[in-house]
Amino acid sequence: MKLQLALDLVNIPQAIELVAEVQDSIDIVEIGTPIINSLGHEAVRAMKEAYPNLTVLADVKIMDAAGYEVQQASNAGADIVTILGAAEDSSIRGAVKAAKKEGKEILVDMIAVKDIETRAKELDQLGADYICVHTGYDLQAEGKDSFEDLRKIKTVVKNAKTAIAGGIKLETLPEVIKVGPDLVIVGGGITSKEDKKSAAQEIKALINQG
Ligand SMILES: O=C([C@H](O)CO)[C@H](O)[C@H](O)COP(=O)(O)O
Repeated sequence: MKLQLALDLVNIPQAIELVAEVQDSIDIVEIGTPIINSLGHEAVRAMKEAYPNLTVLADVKIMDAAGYEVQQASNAGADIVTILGAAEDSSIRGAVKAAKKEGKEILVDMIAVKDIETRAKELDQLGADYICVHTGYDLQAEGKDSFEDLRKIKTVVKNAKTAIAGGIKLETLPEVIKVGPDLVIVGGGITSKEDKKSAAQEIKALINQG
């Protein structure tokens, strides 16, 4: 089980400084959608330049023009690029093809997908590298989580790795670990803490035990 740190509400220097504190505990660093929307792929480029040995995920949440978008993120240094599970099959195929050509991976974000099992099965067949259940900020604010969705996709996904994101913190991690995703994505559970290094270490230790 790997740990991905999601960076959403920081600027580029803050993101680079934050990773310096926690890099020993994380496997993947995500440049989050809010950062990319405001600062563009420059944030991805700067992170990869600062940490060439760290796997960088660009959370571009692609919905269309997938081959082109994956290429752009890959050119900036992304190792993993995200597309929405709600995108057309032809977009998913385009993303997978472009990523394969560059030796990169695709993470499909299931945010807002209603029939999660059917779509996860399809995405698995379409060649997704990761299928990620995700409770976004707006539903987190309503007290929702993705634990049940993770259980559901684990029963149907045969080829892809499974992942979970959205409001995960040390306190809720044991429930996640029980279900056994390949990747756990944590943002605020680390970045909102005073001592980010210790928070990341504690989360990583729990994951390693699981
Ligand atoms: O993808 C995310 C969200 O949609 C904002 O772009 C977050 O990176 C993801 O939810 C993980 O962050 P936390 O919920 O703070 O753990």
